Amino acid sequence: MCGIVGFYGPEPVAADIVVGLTALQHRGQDAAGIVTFDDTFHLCKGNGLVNDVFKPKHVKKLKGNIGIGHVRYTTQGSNDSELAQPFTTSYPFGLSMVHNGNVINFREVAQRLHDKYHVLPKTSNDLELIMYTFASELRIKDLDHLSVIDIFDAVETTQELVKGAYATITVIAGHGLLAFNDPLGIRPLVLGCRQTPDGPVYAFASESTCFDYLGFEFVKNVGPGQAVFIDKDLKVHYKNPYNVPKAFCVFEHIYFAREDSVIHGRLVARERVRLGKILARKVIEAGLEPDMVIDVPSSGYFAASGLAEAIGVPYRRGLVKNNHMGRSFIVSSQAGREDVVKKKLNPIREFVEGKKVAVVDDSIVRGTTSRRIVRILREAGALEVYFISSAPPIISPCIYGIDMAMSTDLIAANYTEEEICRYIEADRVIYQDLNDLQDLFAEERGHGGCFACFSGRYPTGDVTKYLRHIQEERESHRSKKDRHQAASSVSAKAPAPTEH
Ligand SMILES: O=P(O)(O)OC[C@H]1O[C@H](OP(=O)(O)OP(=O)(O)O)[C@H](O)[C@@H]1O
Ligand SMILES: NC(=O)CC[C@H](N)C(=O)O
Ligand SMILES: [Mg+2]
Repeated sequence: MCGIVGFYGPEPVAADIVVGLTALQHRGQDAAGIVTFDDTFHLCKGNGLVNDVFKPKHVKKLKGNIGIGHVRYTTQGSNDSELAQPFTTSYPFGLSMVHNGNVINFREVAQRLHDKYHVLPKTSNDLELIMYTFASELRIKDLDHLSVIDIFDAVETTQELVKGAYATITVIAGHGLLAFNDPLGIRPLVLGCRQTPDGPVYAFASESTCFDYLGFEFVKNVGPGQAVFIDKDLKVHYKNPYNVPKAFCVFEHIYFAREDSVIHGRLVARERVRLGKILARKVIEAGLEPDMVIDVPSSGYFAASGLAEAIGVPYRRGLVKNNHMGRSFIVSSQAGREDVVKKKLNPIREFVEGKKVAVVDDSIVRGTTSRRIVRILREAGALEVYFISSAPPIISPCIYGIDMAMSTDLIAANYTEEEICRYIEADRVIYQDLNDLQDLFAEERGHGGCFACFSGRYPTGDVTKYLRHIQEERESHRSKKDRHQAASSVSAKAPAPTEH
């Protein structure tokens, strides 16, 4: 799940891009990149966090009043710095693009580019496939008299040809800034505006939290199949398809997005509190009577507070997070994820000792975090540990931009709840009910959700062959160590009957 931003206005944009990307750091920790344009493209990208990649001397060189930025969480291709986004191509006009998501028919798109347009992408990052498809469709227009209709027409053909999830932002050199979303609007993208004495500055961003930092007003969501183009005169043009099906990724609300972002009219923090509150029914039905509710920082907090409120049990912060550690789940190797989890969280013995503790996390994906948490809580003297997930069991791979493409990695795809409970050594595991989750994200605001990782029903139709292609692609980029670990992890997780 990457983070993307794009700015266009009367003043230099590089500093704003850096602030925007910093606010989106939670969406990608592998690499970061910025492209600006004045009379040529200026590019700075590399592996690492925003603070590591962009030093003041780099930002100084990123000249221009238009630009885009990206933080990467790899879901296609390798982690090499060459694959960091943005990518640029010089024809037509000079295009530079960033995207968040994952192209699922990447083999077909690459074949078509080769056969029809004789294009060979430089890397295996799926962004190049979107960019060259768009570029190829644009270059058949009358380039001497390029109109907004031509641009939207090229977008529409790109949306027909490229399947999967993609929220994109593109600089079209000398013409303007373009954003478009995949036909189902799987990934979030918002448009904002800040007034200056010299005129408006427009910005696109994955999440609205960027606008809070930069003093922008929210203008609109870039929804399913939509495109927005800001032209040279800073005039905004919209392409709005009607009656399109929608499938926004619900996992954004559960884990990915920041709590202070508003996505499709819903504040993420509030939805997480609601997720916690509706878990109360299952906790009560299970006959659990915890002495306290604690969260797994960071993303478990709001659900934990909601659950505590609903069952009338005190909430405490029972685990402290080392603020210098990033997110564990989006680290690209299992060894790396385990290392982060180990260094990240520490229990407060005095709070949990002798207590029956309900510990709430947003999700159990591979089981890396939950297993460690239960263990350290017991070592800190907890009497009983109930592990509660505000997401339902994740039983199917995500092919739309979350790096969980292998069902062998997903603990709930391979084991029952009792087996998982034994594996993580908890006294009880409780998952959110899928029906409850679906009710919460029902179409009340005119937006359906993608629940594929919980239900196995993929909104882009029959994906059988794409699932295979994506698994093969991910497998080819795993390190030897990780392949070995993945192969042994399935059998290692097979839990022997244990007593507590
Ligand atoms: O079952 P697992 O494979 O361990 O994955 C799930 C865990 O990973 C995430 O935490 P992460 O550390 O990425 O981020 P956070 O600080 O936002 O909670 C998520 O919040 C869960 O804690
Ligand atoms: N998570 C994402 O959005 C990843 C974008 C793209 N597939 C990449 O790997 O760079
Ligand atoms: Mg977490």
